[in-house]
Amino acid sequence: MQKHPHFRSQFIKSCVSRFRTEHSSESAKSSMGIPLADAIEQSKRLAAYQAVDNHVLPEHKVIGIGSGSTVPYVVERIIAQGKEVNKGRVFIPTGFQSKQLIVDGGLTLGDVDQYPTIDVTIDGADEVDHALNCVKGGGACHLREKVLAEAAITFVLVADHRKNVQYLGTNFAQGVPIEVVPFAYAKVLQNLHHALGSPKATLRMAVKKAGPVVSDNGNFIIDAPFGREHMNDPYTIMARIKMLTGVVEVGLFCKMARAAYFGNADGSVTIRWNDGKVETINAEQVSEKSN
Ligand SMILES: O=C[C@H](O)[C@H](O)[C@H](O)COP(=O)(O)O
Repeated sequence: MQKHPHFRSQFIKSCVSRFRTEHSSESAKSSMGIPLADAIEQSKRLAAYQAVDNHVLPEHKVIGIGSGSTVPYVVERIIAQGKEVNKGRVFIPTGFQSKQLIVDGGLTLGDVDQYPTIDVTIDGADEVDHALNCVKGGGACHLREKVLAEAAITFVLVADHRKNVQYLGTNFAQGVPIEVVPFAYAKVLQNLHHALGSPKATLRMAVKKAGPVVSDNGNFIIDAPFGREHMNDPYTIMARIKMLTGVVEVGLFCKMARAAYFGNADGSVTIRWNDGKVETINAEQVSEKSN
């Protein structure tokens, strides 16, 4: 693998900081006896590597890079394909974080207004259901992510096994991220509480700043939890939320992905395809390809 020391330190930092917020107990162990921290990171890495190996081919010249703590492994694997193949490519970010990953990795940066058709976009997910609907926006990037998902000929999700669920809202309980223009947030909240069936919807507040989270687009984010009756049919609730005046984008991506890759605790990778096929690549095959 080529060396990009600054890039490596950046993506490791990004993984570690996200990781700390996800795991309060650093000493917790997985069922395989591996510290939970390492096991989850390994699952993310395996899913990302396998997805890149299967979908980012030498003929692909315009590549969308998603956001979150799994995506640095995607970029790492793409860099490992070598300078020769990457010099003819342009990479489109979904936000500030992925832009940094692209630049720090020595890759060529582009934007979706220059490249409205993308060969392949690979992105993380907060949760993915049995029909490849997913929740995105845990990092407030879902507006740009959805544009790049739509622009992509092939859109692929990568995640660890905790995100692989039958119904959305199973593990990711904070709710559906909704990007809203700031002045409309109170009205959108009122509509979510009283008209759309999400009485616990809240404005997302920043952690190291007083006040709300502000997205890369200058907007606010509402997190709206919905019950199973809505999550059985995510497209319908997504469309209803999107119709609220002031809503810019909803973090429900319905049947957009060609495939979702999940790294498992035992080192295998499960691939769910949009035709309903489910495939598991065992640990030996995965690690052969990943080392
Ligand atoms: O806004 C953030 C994005 O939708 C992320 O792709 C999503 O939150 C998943 O992130 P992670 O890979 O860190 O679980």
